[in-house]
Amino acid sequence: MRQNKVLGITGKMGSGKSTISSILAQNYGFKVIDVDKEYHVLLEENEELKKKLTDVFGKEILVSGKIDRNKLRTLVTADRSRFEILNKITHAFIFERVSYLVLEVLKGCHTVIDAALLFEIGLHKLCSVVWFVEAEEDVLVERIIKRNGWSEKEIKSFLERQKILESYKNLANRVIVNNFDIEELKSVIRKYLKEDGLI
Ligand SMILES: CC(C)(COP(=O)(O)OP(=O)(O)OC[C@H]1O[C@@H](n2cnc3c(N)ncnc32)[C@H](O)[C@@H]1O)[C@@H](O)C(=O)NCCC(=O)NCCS
Ligand SMILES: Nc1ncnc2c1ncn2[C@@H]1O[C@H](COP(=O)(O)OP(=O)(O)OP(=O)(O)O)[C@@H](O)[C@H]1O
Repeated sequence: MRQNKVLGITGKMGSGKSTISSILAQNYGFKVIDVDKEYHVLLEENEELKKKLTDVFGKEILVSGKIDRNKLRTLVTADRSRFEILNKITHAFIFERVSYLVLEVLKGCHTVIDAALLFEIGLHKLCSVVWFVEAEEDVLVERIIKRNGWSEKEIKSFLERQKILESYKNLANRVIVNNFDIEELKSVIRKYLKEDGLI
């Protein structure tokens, strides 16, 4: 891992990565790269990515000429092999964009990379420290229903796919348990930032 101040935050959907990133931005001045958002920008703006996806999944994923993530999600959650193809195509583009942001645009800044698939995409290679965030499954499902309004079936399907993320826990420098309230989370963050030499 690189020895600059880039903190990777990973963990399952709804575990609290964005919440931690916001605390780091507001209270400690970190710049945040939200990898889901960066990917959404790529889908909107990168014609090469758009072409690759429509070549593979067909024009049915387009609405008014743009990739519709709801259609794409429905298509891939129904079929494991399609999910793998989607990952293979998209992860190369995501790695390129996040590397550019870290190494060029935010060079020298204290930066957080917030990504569920940090290790799968290879983004841990850009980080000096990685934290893995976790919460119990029923806490995750409840938080996601409240935040996204997805059906419990869709949530369980995503969480099932993300089971693989548990195997990356051992590769992280820290595991943060986020079952409790925000004040508890803030005090854990402060402790670990100091111990990891990030503040
Ligand atoms: C599956 C897609 C169509 C769902 O889009 P949608 O807008 O409904 O959801 P969103 O992108 O906001 O992601 C929702 C949650 O699922 C996680 N997630 C996204 N893609 C994946 C994946 N391939 N495997 C496991 N979890 C994923 C996200 O990190 C987030 O926690 C979309 O996420 C996608 O195309 N993913 C492939 C690219 C990818 O791996 N992105 C994650 C970067 S960390
Ligand atoms: N300690 C907590 N107490 C109460 N609510 C929380 C706590 N941590 C996170 N949440 C809430 O749970 C939801 C999921 O958290 P968050 O968006 O930070 O997760 P995430 O890991 O970034 O998810 P995703 O990968 O899907 O973007 C949010 O609505 C957030 O406000």
